[in-house]
Amino acid sequence: MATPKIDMGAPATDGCEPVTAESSWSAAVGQGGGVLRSVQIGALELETGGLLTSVTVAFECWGTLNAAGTNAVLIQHALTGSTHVSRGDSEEDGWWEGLVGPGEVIDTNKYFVLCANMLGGCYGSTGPSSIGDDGVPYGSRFPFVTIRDSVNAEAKMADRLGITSWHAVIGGSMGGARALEWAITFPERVHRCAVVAACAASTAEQIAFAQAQVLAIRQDPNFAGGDYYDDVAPTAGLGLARRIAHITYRSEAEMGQRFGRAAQDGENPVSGKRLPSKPGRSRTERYRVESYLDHQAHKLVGRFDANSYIVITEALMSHDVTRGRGTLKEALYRAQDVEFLVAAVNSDRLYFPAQSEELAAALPGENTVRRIDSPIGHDGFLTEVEAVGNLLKASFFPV
Ligand SMILES: CC(=O)SCCNC(=O)CCNC(=O)[C@H](O)C(C)(C)COP(=O)(O)OP(=O)(O)OC[C@H]1O[C@@H](n2cnc3c(N)ncnc32)[C@H](O)[C@@H]1OP(=O)(O)O
Ligand SMILES: N[C@@H](CCO)C(=O)O
Repeated sequence: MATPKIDMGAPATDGCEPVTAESSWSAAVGQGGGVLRSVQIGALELETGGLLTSVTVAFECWGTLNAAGTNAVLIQHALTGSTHVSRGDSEEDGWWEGLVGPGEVIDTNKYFVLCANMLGGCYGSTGPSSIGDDGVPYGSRFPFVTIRDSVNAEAKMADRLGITSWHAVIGGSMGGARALEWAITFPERVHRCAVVAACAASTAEQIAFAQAQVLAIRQDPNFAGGDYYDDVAPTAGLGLARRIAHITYRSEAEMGQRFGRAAQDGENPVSGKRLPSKPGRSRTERYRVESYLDHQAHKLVGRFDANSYIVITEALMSHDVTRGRGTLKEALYRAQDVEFLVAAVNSDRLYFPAQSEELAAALPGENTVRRIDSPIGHDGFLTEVEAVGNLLKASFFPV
């Protein structure tokens, strides 16, 4: 079998436009955005005691940073998201297209917007596929990182870019976990924080779903302990991980209505024949929902690195803003001067609205959970861009 081509976006050290202390990068950014840039932040000590000796943080940005460095907005991507929030000058739509730009809810005539790739990711920041000090990819040697480690790396990035504080830090799902961690770790640098479809600590069920995904990859014979970069990538394991995850991202009602028990066009899943599956497909004769999940798996395998998937998933499993900080109320009290927006998707069965209620109740001050109506489940925070925009406009970006 040929080695599948994995398009992981621009690698950390090649293809990103490097930002150095000397470059007048903010002036050069202008309005457009859509260009992957990177900063070197040096060594990073990790929460659990490890050390990354040389770390790159990749980001995209839109708008212009003001002289005081105070008009900046940080948008945090979800588990398999990239830095590409908005099309900007590029040709490819972003994952929150329409939210950021001149005259949009987050108006880049006023605000400077930035999205950084998570530490351990595969969209430009240092991750398992990056080349280590010895000239070979980290692979199995990439250390365990936490959400807090990524936030610390992002703070060093902000220092390097001259961003003293954020007008707002905004994120959905894992991006919401990162946004909340920012507000609690650096409350003096965050004025407003939006936590969408996320909670204060990963729950037992979220950890359980994550374990199945991680094991799917680790048990792929091509995983080779994580050192597969010179060989065949563990695409079957990554594809299975995505299938498991994707089911949790959608609602039972949506799947029932959309696919029901229908057969995929031209296929007959109850023919009784046991035909061998084709590469990238669960089997040859499928229900429509199987074909849909095969497609979602195929798409992720084409754009994501399996080791990064494990590293980021394990970071999300570790998410707990109370670690080392007392009770939930005590931990959140650190962010008493931060203005919060907590929002949940009404049909979310991965990050239940009740968990957002729990977070809102524990935050200092009065906080009401805002509802995003969507029949599809967790992914509603990505598909209901207008609803997310309306909430942000009302709370953080009045015209
Ligand atoms: C390249 C990057 O940088 S991506 C990074 C940014 N992305 C993210 O952050 C999130 C990752 N993306 C996602 O999670 C999802 O794609 C979402 C949530 C954004 C999309 O949700 P939706 O718009 O509801 O898409 P939906 O789940 O309906 O999937 C549509 C796809 O399924 C396909 N599909 C639908 N039914 C079937 C079927 N029976 N068999 C096969 N494929 C099917 C459609 O053809 C479509 O394919 P396409 O995406 O290749 O065009
Ligand atoms: N579809 C999203 C869901 C995770 O929140 C992603 O792939 O990042």
